[in-house]
Amino acid sequence: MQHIYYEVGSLDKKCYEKFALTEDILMEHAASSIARFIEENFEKKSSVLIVCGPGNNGADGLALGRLLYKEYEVKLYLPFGAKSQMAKLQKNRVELLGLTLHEEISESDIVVDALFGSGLNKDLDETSLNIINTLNQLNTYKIACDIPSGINIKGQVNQEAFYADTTITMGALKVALFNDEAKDYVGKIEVANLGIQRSIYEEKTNIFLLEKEDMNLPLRNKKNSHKGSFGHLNVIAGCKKGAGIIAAKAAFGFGAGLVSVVCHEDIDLPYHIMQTHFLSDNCTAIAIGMGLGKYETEEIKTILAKEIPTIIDADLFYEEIILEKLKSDVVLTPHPKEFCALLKLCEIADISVIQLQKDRFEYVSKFCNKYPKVTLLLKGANVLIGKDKEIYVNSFGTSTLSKGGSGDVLSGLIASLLAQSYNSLDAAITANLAHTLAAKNYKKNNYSLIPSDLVEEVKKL
Ligand SMILES: NC(=O)C1=CN([C@@H]2O[C@H](COP(=O)(O)OP(=O)(O)OC[C@H]3O[C@@H](n4cnc5c(N)ncnc54)[C@H](OP(=O)(O)O)[C@@H]3O)[C@@H](O)[C@H]2O)[C@@H](O)CC1
Ligand SMILES: [K+]
Repeated sequence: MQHIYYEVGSLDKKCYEKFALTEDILMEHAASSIARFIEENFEKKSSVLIVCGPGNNGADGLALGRLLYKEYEVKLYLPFGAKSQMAKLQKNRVELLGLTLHEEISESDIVVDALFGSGLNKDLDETSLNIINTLNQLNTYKIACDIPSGINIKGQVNQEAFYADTTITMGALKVALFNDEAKDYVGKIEVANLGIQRSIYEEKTNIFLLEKEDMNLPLRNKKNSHKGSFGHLNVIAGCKKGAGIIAAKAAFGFGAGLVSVVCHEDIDLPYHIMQTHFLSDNCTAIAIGMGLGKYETEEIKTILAKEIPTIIDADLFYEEIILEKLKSDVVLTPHPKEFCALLKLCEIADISVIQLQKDRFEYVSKFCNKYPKVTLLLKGANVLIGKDKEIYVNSFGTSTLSKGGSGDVLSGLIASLLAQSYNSLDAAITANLAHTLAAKNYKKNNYSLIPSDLVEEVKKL
């Protein structure tokens, strides 16, 4: 997994104070990394429009122009002139080279957005907004320097932002790039080394970007085993029984030795899934909440009181009876609307989904600080998995998954791993990676996935 930071100013400061690097050196590396990307991906003589803002993001752009000059057709556009000291220095350098500044935006093979970076500190004025809208309409390859202009350091897009094909971010990964609102704008993300290796530049953090290698599938290594070796999951089915059945099927496909659906009425189940009216004696994990609807409160209380690994989803996030369970090691998988209800129930915040989506990291932190034993998986374009002080980000999410039933598959996958004795955090991480990577591997068009397709893809991982 890779490290993610709320800000990198303190890491830059370390470079100056501890390693005697200067701002100029860091900036030269920032610009060189974009130059290298262009040289590796585009033919010489291609035209490169670089839109430079008044601060150091613009200064990066000016330095890039200097590096590409002569080999590429460089068009520098500085709509606000150069205001920061570094921007003035870089502007002087390009002028000494004989590079002339352009007065307007024109079609080019590549556009580099170096308008605003980490210094975006207010709403975009009309001029900036017009520039960003015009750039977005160009039919060219788009590169954002550090962060697409219009996205603030929290990852919020309050008006509009630059739609990048690639973002080359300076020094280290930032939270701003992984808020859901930023997802459509950042494109592919690359990290530029600023003069020392990333492992030296970076410090300890408690936010991590998950990678495929972090997925620890429940592959069976022991030859001497039997079905009981892989646990017995009980899925509690409520009024919308389909949800529980989807979860049960996914859990079975992900390695649980036995799966039973707990339901009072007789239901049609595949032959390999059992039905029971009450919790099984040898139950090793419980999945509850999906499609539950109105269920007998006392019965839910009894189930939740069991000291058996449990995943809670959906309807239960609206019910006070789960509050006691939050003091224990349990997995919760709310989508944003359910998480807002939960935050209210827990008296942490009374906010709308829109407010939550603007500050997903903050509310996950608040919740996990209050309930450090809980593993919280907040669904979204980038899933956040929080446990105590740590947050893990899964950026493999795709709109292919935006369907009824996808969440039930995820609950089933997590529950399956809980039944197979994974700890809560490992179960949430591996199941969520499996869920998103399976969706990514699905070959048909991105609107057609149904839960059984997803389970089939999980089986092929
Ligand atoms: N630190 C380092 O060592 C390194 C830093 N590096 C680079 O520096 C970047 C950060 O530079 P930065 O701090 O100068 O901020 P930046 O993003 O250029 O914006 C500030 C300017 O924009 C203006 N402005 C802001 N919002 C606005 C708005 N809505 N509408 C209009 N104007 C607005 C703001 O105006 P002011 O607030 O002064 O009125 C100010 O003039 C960082 O992203 C990375 O690319 C790399 O080279 C690596 C080494
Ligand atoms: K930018």
